[in-house]
Amino acid sequence: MVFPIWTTGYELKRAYVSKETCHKIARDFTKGVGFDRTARVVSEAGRNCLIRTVNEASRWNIDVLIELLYIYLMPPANDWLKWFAQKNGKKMSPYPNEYNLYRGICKKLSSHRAVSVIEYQKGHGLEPHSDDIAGVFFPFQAILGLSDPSEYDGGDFILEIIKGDDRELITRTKLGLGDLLIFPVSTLPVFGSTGQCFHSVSPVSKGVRRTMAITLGGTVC
Ligand SMILES: O=C(O)CCC(=O)C(=O)O
Ligand SMILES: [Fe+2]
Repeated sequence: MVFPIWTTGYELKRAYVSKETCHKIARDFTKGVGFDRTARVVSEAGRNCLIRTVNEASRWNIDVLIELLYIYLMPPANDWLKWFAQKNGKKMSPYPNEYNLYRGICKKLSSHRAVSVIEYQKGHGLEPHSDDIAGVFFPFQAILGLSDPSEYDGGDFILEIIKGDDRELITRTKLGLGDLLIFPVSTLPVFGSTGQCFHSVSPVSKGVRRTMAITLGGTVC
């Protein structure tokens, strides 16, 4: 499996999450074990997907995955930072080389990374959005597929760039079990465009789709 990072052409060449771990996370989700908050995403269509915030990522070794993700994404994140600082005439300190240093900064600023598991049943999806991050901003997010694609229909992950009236589809994909998809958060120089990045999930028409959403910076609000 190859997981493209849409801004840079960097490629993550292996899945870090085994099918067994994904099954375990999904089982724990149904039991509510390892999570501290449950909410329904309310959409225009009414009550929508179920979202539980993870309180013990170490339970499934997700902490290790997050650290690997940080090490892998820190160089393109610093490329983004340079671009952003120049565009806005700001001086900004780079993301540190070591994950522990980065976590230290986040903790000092009371900015806790958000990891949640989301369950989509029939009719559930997510409208196009870019997640607002409270605290330390990190320009990439990741989604881990926790369901076998044969278990559900619909539920495509969609990434688009919107600039003024222009809407450009970047990818529309069905996540496999254990697939990790990395994508840019909001404003990024994606494929030379400076538009705003939005992601969404098309409605599930059959079965159940579960994913784990990972942010490396602050909490999603
Ligand atoms: O389930 C997905 O594929 C996307 C989840 C998402 O966009 C979110 O949690 O903000
Ligand atoms: Fe999102």
